This record gives sequence, C-alpha cells and structure tokens, in this order.
Amino acid sequence: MTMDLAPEYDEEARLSAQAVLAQQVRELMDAVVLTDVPEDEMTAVTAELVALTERLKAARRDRPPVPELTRNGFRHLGNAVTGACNPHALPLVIERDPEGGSRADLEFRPTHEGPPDSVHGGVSAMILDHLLGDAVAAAGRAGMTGTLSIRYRRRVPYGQPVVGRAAATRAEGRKTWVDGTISLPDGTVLVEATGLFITPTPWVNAIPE
Ligand SMILES: CCCCCCCCCCCCCCCC(=O)SCCNC(=O)CCNC(=O)[C@H](O)C(C)(C)COP(=O)(O)OP(=O)(O)OC[C@H]1O[C@@H](n2cnc3c(N)ncnc32)[C@H](O)[C@@H]1OP(=O)(O)O
Repeated sequence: MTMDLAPEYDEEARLSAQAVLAQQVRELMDAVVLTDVPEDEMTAVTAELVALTERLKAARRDRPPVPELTRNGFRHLGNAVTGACNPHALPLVIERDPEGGSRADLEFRPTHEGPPDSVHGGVSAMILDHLLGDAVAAAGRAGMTGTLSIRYRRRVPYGQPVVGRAAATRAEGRKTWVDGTISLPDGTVLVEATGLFITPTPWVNAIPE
C-alpha cells in the first residue's frame, strides 16, 4: 500500500491563518507599549517570544504576500498600510466614497504615538499617502507618489475614530493631483495632504481604458 505524504496545500487557508496571526501580533505590540508588568515577567515573556519567533522562521519566504488581482478586486495582504497579513498595517480598510474618491474609517493605536497622546506625523503621512494613491486608482488611473505635501492643523488622537478621505482633483498626461484629509467624525480637519502621483512609463499600457 502506498500513501501520499504530500499535505493538501490550501493557500487561501494559509493566508487566512496568517491574517489572524498578524492581528494577534498587533495586539501584542499594543500590549508591549502599554505593559506595566514587573521586569522578571517581561524577561520571561521575551524568552517565550524568542521561541515563537524561531518557530515562524522554520519555513521562510523571501518576500511578504505579493499584490494580486482577485475575483473581488485588488488585494495586497503584505502591504504596510492595508495588508491584513502585515502586523505593521492598521490595516486600513478603504471604500469608495459615495461623494467621490476614497474613504476609510480608522482608529490609530498607542503604538502610533509621536508627541505625547498624539499620532506621529509620519504615520499620518503614511496613511494619507496610501489613501491618495487609492484615490488615483478610484479615478481610473495608477501612479506612484512623486510629491506629497502635508499640513498638520491639529494633533491627531489615537484610540478614537477618525475619517480619512481623498479624491483626485486634476489629471494631465501621466500626472494625477490628489487632495486628502484626516478628520474627526464631526468634520474637523486634523491633517491635509496634497500629492502628485505619476504613472511610471511601464504602467501606461497596463491601465485599462
Ligand atoms: C496597474 C496597477 C493597478 C493598481 C490598482 C490598485 C492601487 C491600490 C492603491 C495603491 C495605493 C498605493 C499608494 C502608495 C504610494 C507609494 O507609496 S509609492 C512609493 C513612493 N514613491 C516612489 O517610490 C516613487 C519613486 N520614483 C519613481 O519611481 C519615479 O521617479 C517616478 C515618480 C515614477 C517618475 O519617474 P519617470 O516616469 O521616469 O518620470 P519622468 O519621465 O522623469 O517625469 C515625468 C514627469 O513627471 C515629473 N516628475 C517626475 N518625478 C517627479 C516628482 N518626484 N515630483 C514632481 N514631478 C515629478 C517630471 O518633471 C515630468 O514632468 P513633465 O516634464 O512631463 O512636465
């Protein structure tokens, strides 16, 4: 009698498990910055984490999950902003804004702290960069950030809901200009961004009419 020892390999199930793992790591990261346990408990937890890290490194790919076009649209599970499989990502969940462009409801976490009790300006800029890039796609174009200009109007809080919005304002050749904001739910603008996105020449023929 022969037995097939090759395991059933279900990539979608593996990615779902990786997304659950990434979410647990986000919770771990929050627990790390907020922990107040005694030093010897931190040392014990660190030893367990070293062991867990080695288990994950037992089989290693050379890059995070790649961007792909699926039946349900574009997904990039390894992305630093939107990737469900990347613990660094919020992850940001972007929708089409009924008023045009892109919109995301989000809540920053304590791990995003810059100035005391406020979100780091670079983190806000990263979120806006991605949101502006998504708005380029919402306008039927594609591009990489050429320039990004940020105006910080008020401190951005973490641990409470805020709203990100972006929309393309103008397009010319390979260039798309986009504006965006992070606001409180009542509409108070906290951060404003303007970006110029440029379609790299190799992408020009890849964008559907
Ligand atoms: C098919 C895909 C579907 C995807 C569908 C789903 C998408 C889902 C949402 C994803 C959202 C991601 C959002 C994250 C966005 C990042 O984070 S991208 C990462 C950060 N950006 C980069 O790494 C870009 C690095 N730079 C480059 O690759 C190249 O410099 C660029 C920007 C592509 C331009 O290169 P190039 O095409 O060789 O540019 P070049 O021919 O020299 O210049 C063209 C024109 O642009 C101007 N220009 C060039 N660079 C700049 C600049 N930096 N500033 C201002 N003007 C410039 C030139 O002056 C020139 O103007 P004109 O003389 O024509 O008036």
